[in-house]
Amino acid sequence: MQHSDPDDLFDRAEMPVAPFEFNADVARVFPDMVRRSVPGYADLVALCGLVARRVARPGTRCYDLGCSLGAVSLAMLARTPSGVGIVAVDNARAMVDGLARRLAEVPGGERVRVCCADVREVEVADASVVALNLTLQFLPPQARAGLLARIRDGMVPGGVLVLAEKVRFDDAAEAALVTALHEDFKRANGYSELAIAGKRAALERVLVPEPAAAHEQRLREVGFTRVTRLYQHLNFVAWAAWT
Ligand SMILES: Nc1ncnc2c1ncn2[C@@H]1O[C@H](C[S@+](CC[C@H]([NH3+])C(=O)[O-])CC(=O)[O-])[C@@H](O)[C@H]1O
Ligand SMILES: O=C(O)C(=O)Cc1ccccc1
Repeated sequence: MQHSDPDDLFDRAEMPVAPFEFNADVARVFPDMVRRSVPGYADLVALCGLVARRVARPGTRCYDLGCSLGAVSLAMLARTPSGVGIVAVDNARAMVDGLARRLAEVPGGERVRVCCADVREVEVADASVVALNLTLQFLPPQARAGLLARIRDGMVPGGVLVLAEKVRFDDAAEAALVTALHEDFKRANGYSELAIAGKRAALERVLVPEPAAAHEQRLREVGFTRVTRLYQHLNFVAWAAWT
């Protein structure tokens, strides 16, 4: 577990709350924030490592798009042979700088190329594994198919995209129950009512979830041949999409 300051960013939130952004304050508390906010986060990271171990081949690359502090990149590094390159991309400078510092301390860390860039502008090539672990949800919905198509075009035959997203439920009763359970998860992890409400307001229109079925349809429409739902914990779902 990477070092983290405790996440108290919304403990004293005053309405109206500013739109959420991945700034230096978020980077400073991110490991604590994501562990306490995303049910199954550690499983999602481990899953990306397991897929990389099974699918990545020397001479190909693994991509961690929207890498944050690089938990998925580190999992891929630990599970792949030296001939596999890893490309970690994030447009938050504080996240990228934090990952670069971490990699300097990790044996083999030089296998990871860290790029501060928008994932929509990064070339994907010779990719056997691509991870979009809780990243696509922060792109405008209208930009998502184009990114997925470019990823698909940059992947080798037999490659796998691991997509993990917070999903929306169109059935009102289902949405109410799962949202309540997610907030119970946050309460159980020590967040106050004020912090839960403040984070919810900050994420409004910044994190835009879609129904699971919409993700599955889009993955097929951009050309992935098989789409398998690998994991779900409350309103967080992960798929493997094959080229
Ligand atoms: N257009 C963009 N271009 C590049 N980066 C972006 C963009 N939009 C958002 N980001 C970056 O995507 C990441 C989303 S967090 C991913 C967790 C990570 N995958 C993990 O496995 O720990 C999800 C979460 O915190 O819930 C942030 O670091 C943003 O800066
Ligand atoms: O979906 C939520 O309610 C979250 O809190 C997810 C999250 C986790 C870390 C940074 C931004 C959003």
